[in-house]
Amino acid sequence: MKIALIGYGKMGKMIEQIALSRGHSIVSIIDENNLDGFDSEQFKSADVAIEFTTPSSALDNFMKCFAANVPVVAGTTGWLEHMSEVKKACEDGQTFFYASNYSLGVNIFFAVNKYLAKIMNQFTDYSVKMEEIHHIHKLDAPSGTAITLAEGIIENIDRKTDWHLEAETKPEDISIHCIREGEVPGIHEIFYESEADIISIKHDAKNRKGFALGAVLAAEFTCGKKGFLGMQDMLHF
Ligand SMILES: NC(=O)C1=CN([C@@H]2O[C@H](COP(=O)(O)OP(=O)(O)OC[C@H]3O[C@@H](n4cnc5c(N)ncnc54)[C@H](OP(=O)(O)O)[C@@H]3O)[C@@H](O)[C@H]2O)C=CC1
Ligand SMILES: O=C(O)C1=N[C@H](C(=O)O)C[C@H](O)C1
Repeated sequence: MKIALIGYGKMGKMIEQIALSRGHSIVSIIDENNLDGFDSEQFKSADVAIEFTTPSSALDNFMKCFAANVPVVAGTTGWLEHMSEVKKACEDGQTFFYASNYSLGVNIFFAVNKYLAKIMNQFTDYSVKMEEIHHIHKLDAPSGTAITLAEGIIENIDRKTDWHLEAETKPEDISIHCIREGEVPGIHEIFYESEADIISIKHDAKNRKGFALGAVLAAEFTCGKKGFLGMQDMLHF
């Protein structure tokens, strides 16, 4: 598979290593200093572009990929207010895969989160809140993963209808507490608390390898497909 990398930071570099080890070639690398790379023949020849950049640059990058008819596997978080534009492009024939978190472990955690929320729906004495911890360089809060976890709870707990950052919550909201500390790759924990006890579930990423491998697997899955795709299309559990 011929891969274009958009963003060559912590994730872009790790994705490059894993993609090469799986026999793929990197035909183009585009970052903030090399944006005219989108016009190159190498970029246009890619089977797929893997995009890990910044919340403010992601949509523009997706649109440049669509203009060149290159399918996109998107990892950048913090741009979801533009999702309708991306879905419209997919209805018009483009291909786009998005996951707030590509790691297998986190996707198992997403399933456990929904299962626990379904049980907790009937136990109204329990409050629910979330904490996420990431490195100090992270630009968005809450994390994309925290948003997906909150959506999984809202789908299953009738007394919760929305999420907000800790300081802004109402009783019907899930409160998300965001901590930025050192070089933490990513920790997410959900707490259910009653007068009697606390039940919590936690995912703690030891490094970024899981995210990067998942993104390469998603790129392999995306090749030859059309439309809007996500982890639910690739993983069946
Ligand atoms: N979905 C998932 O599984 C995961 C998602 N993420 C998300 O991925 C994103 C990137 O993370 P990470 O690699 O750690 O971040 P880094 O800051 O390490 O890397 C970002 C890269 O994007 C480049 N960049 C900045 N602006 C542009 C632009 N306009 N066009 C192209 N490239 C640009 C930067 O270039 P320069 O250095 O020159 O500024 C840098 O190379 C974040 O949104 C993060 O939340 C992270 C891990 C997992
Ligand atoms: O910025 C990061 O580093 C991460 N971002 C993703 C998110 O916002 O959920 C995934 C992971 O937690 C690491």
